[in-house]
Amino acid sequence: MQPNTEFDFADKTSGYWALVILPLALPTVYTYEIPLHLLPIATVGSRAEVSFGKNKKYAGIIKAIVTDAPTYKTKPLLNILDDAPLIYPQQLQLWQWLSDYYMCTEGEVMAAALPANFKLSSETVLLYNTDFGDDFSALGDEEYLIAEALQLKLELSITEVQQIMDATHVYPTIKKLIDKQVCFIREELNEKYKIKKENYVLLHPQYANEQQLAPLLNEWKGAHKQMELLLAYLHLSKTEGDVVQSTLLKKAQATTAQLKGLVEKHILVVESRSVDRIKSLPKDIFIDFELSTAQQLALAEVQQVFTQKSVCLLHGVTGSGKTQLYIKLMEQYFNAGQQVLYLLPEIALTAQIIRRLQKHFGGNITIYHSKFNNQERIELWNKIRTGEVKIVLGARSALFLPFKNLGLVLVDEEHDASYKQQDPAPRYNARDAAIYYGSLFNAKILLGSATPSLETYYNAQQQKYGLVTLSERFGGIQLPAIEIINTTQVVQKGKVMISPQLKEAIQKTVEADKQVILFQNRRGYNPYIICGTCGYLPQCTHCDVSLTLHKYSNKMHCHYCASIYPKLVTCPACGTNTWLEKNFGTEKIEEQLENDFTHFKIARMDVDSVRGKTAHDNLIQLFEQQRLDILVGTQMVVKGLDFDKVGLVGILDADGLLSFADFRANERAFQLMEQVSGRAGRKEAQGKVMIQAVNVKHPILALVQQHNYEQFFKIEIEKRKEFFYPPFSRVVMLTLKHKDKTIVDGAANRLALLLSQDLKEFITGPAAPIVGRLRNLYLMEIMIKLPKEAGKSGVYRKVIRNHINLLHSETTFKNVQVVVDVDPV
Ligand SMILES: Nc1ncnc2c1ncn2[C@@H]1O[C@H](COP(=O)(O)OP(=O)(O)OP(=O)(O)O)[C@@H](O)[C@H]1O
Ligand SMILES: [Zn+2]
Repeated sequence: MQPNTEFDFADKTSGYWALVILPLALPTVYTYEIPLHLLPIATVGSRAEVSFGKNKKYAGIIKAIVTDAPTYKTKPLLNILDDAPLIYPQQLQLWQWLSDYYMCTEGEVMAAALPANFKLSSETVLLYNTDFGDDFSALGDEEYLIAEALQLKLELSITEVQQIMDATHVYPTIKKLIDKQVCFIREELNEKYKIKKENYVLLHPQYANEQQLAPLLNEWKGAHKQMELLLAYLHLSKTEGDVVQSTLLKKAQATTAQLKGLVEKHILVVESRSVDRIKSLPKDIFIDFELSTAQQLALAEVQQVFTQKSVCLLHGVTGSGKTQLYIKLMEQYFNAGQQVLYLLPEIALTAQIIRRLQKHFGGNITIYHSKFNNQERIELWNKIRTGEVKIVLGARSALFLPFKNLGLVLVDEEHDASYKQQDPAPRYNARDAAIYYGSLFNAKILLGSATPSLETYYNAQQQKYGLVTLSERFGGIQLPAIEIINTTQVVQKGKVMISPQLKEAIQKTVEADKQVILFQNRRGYNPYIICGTCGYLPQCTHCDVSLTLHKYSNKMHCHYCASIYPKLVTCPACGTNTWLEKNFGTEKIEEQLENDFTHFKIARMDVDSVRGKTAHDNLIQLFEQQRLDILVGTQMVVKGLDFDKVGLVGILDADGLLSFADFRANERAFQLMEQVSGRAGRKEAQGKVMIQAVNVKHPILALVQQHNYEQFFKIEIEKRKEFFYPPFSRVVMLTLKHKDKTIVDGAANRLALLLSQDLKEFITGPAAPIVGRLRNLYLMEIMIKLPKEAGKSGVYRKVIRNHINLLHSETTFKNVQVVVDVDPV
């Protein structure tokens, strides 16, 4: 399937060929001949400029160099763009693994893995860097030509660059211009996130703790004005959290020179920050706390596990101090000169953790973020590649960084579904990929959670992973007491669900100078029905799963086995017809609270209320500083947040959580409720949680009430086994998409038929998903539950791939998109 025959370089042949990955969804790598003059600089892991197709050019990555002459004529490499490899062999291995396991192409992985500025193609558009200025003296002749044109037109396509230079091989010149920051590559994503920079003032890490400040203040030797400025700073940081330089100078009526004085004395630090980027903090480490006895024990156990196994699960209840344990462990690997990767489910949600870690690791911590601008990403990329950067904190895309000597990977909140990328390919789970990537370095991987995923806990039970348990909260505080409140009556009245009991508890909590978090799941758009008289939830007769009302069919569907039922008129449990469709959201609740509690400060945290990352972090800081009484939110309030003063947590609608319609429904419900409960009573005194439900007898509620993860696991794993779900099988979900409903239905049936030739007993469906049409495309799903036989998964994947290709070879179905999702969450 190799393109091309038009070149003939036979006279200058070097006898070497390069296998090149192109950043496209192509099924294979392509072979190019290495011309003699490029042979000395062609290295595996470097970018090469190649032509592809009629007249397209790409910067591809050299995956391998071979001496076996291909049986067909090949095009030559046009240029080598990098002096040193951009990536290490481990990354090439990771890419290959991801493309095999998640059934996508290496080109798709490459496109996801490389920062935009490393990706050049004929479609690339260059953007002039308006900060560059007018000084072109450092530019070569050709660079000068392009820079001038860019300055005038602000953006140029590669074709335009080719015309200006009157040359076809323009990539090396473009690369130099990017290196010199004359221009960037345009990427849609970055335009949306223009990162504003601001100067922030912070305490020097040596004064991170106020006790260290007292002697300094008592024996103040500097200018009086400086002391005033410092006091103003302390005041501001207490009341506002992050302190912006301009605000501080205004408040203190001080000058930049006075501030500079304090900076020179290493009392304050000024830092130019783009939202959550940490830059010029001193590279000192301050680990100024001791682990409790239980924590010390757990740490020792983890270390013991790591002498025998590379993966360990730390199952620690909420507030047990897992983060503190990570810190100690990170310090150890850092001191041994190894790199540490700290993965978080969503970077935007965890500005708090960043602040916590920054206190201890200062400038040694680096955050990596797919939303950073191009230049920042490249800078970081290179520092990680050379090993200069030792500790990286990031969401899933940080996995693609070119680590040099990775020693430790921490996967915090390992159960979190955000570790799975949904769209586009590669649809990978960063936790699982991290385990593979880590193994290439012989690194240790610590998975942490208060509510581990069933897969992980099962692996620990099977002794594939080590298991360390921390079952008490730090400071000996009891886990919160959980009360379950029957809200049938409230529901009947069709009111926003704040029961009188909860209302009273909110009142009392805030009056006692404590705070309240109220949680409402955001899947409100997904209506479900419940009997308003007896709380009966319609369930599938074949499965232990509640049914979902579909918008299009107006019928009830089971997503477990794909059965379809007519919409119920009469409740089979009590004979009434009082069905309620429930979907009130956080906004309505906020409004209700404002009516009920006119004197309390109330805020809402969900995707609508927090546009952008700063808004979110500001809200968290306001709450941290107790300038808010009540926070109402969606999943966002669940993720690993650590507040000192939360006395009460309310889960407004447990039925909503328990009616998710797939095999992970119970797992997700348990995790969410346990996690959100875990925000209560973390410091000082035991907290209280109120869970409102109509279906108060649901067994999951009792398990949450007892904080009994082990029992939950025992029950749930049995069901998974019975119905052959993960971790006993591996799910591959195929989603077919087409704008014509009949075509997509036809294609789904056809594909299911094809697949059943080889995989009959493993197929469920086809069935329409909850949302049967998305962006004008109709959807159909086929679920395949594959057995986990060693060595067989490659065969299964090939079979699936072949049948999809067969489907596409039929004229009627050739335009039906088939999305393959391995291990969907
Ligand atoms: N050894 C310690 N010394 C001082 N403070 C500690 C210690 N251990 C825990 N804490 C404090 O207790 C609180 C809870 O700890 P942490 O946030 O690490 O818990 P966690 O296990 O990560 O909880 P979650 O799973 O709910 O996120 C934090 O404020 C933390 O600073
Ligand atoms: Zn009923």
